Amino acid sequence: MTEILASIRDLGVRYDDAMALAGIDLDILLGERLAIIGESGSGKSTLALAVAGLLPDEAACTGKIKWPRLGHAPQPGRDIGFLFQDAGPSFNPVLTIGEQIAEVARHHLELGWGEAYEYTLHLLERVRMPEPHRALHAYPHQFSGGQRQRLAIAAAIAARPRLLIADEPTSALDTVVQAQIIGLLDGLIREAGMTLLFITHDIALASGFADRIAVFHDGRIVEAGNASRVLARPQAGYTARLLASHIDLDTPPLVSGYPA
Ligand SMILES: Nc1ncnc2c1ncn2[C@@H]1O[C@H](COP(=O)(O)OP(=O)(O)OP(=O)(O)O)[C@@H](O)[C@H]1O
Ligand code: NI
Repeated sequence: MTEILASIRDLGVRYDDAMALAGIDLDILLGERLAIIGESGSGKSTLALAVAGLLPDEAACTGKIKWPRLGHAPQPGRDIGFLFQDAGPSFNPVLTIGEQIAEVARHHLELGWGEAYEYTLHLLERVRMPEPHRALHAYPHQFSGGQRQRLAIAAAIAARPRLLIADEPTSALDTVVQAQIIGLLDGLIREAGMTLLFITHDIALASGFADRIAVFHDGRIVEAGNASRVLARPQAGYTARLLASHIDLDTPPLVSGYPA
């Protein structure tokens, strides 16, 4: 039997006067890779924030998210790791990479500084950072976008979270680097047996990487199911049109009449 990590029931999120999510029922299964796909503004990032308990103050949230396996509300950073499109803002520019990642390890794993540095070095090796010793003592601006994303992955998995939420983690990178980062994530998730909630507007990426896909449109789930089934035999007309158009969902329509 498949175990449930999080069960989301009738989740709704409203920002001021705009509804961002409504009537969301979704289970996140332990150990699965669940891709959330949908156009810009469909509510994907809002779902990620709601799951993480990190919605901004102006958001009003209804419904329930239960964590039967944890038995308590997840602690962001410890039970849930995050990865965003742009790793830049998540690092403090005036602290070294080592100081920042070691602090995560120190705080969540209760390590002393020495142990935390050693552990950080090991993490930098695991994310295949070139010259990990040097990286430990370098500052965020000294790295390329792809390298910063590797560092962000190291920071996100430092506390050994059960769930990794990745919100468009590669969409700011060129195709070659994107493939490297996906390959890296793939290996790390396997090794650690982590659960992945993966948000993307790139159907091709989702299809190669996800066990299940949930399709969002206008704050609602249009359909959800096994990735190969959704792609081969979409049940919703909306999904079928998305697949037929087979374009990157972030690309503005070139011609009028693009399926609404
Ligand atoms: N802090 C906020 N305050 C007010 N409205 C917001 C806020 N964050 C998001 N929204 C609105 O909620 C809706 C859903 O936004 P959300 O960021 O979840 O979509 P998304 O699917 O992640 O889009 P994208 O692909 O562009 O990242 C949008 O209409 C957006 O404008
Ligand atoms: Ni988003």
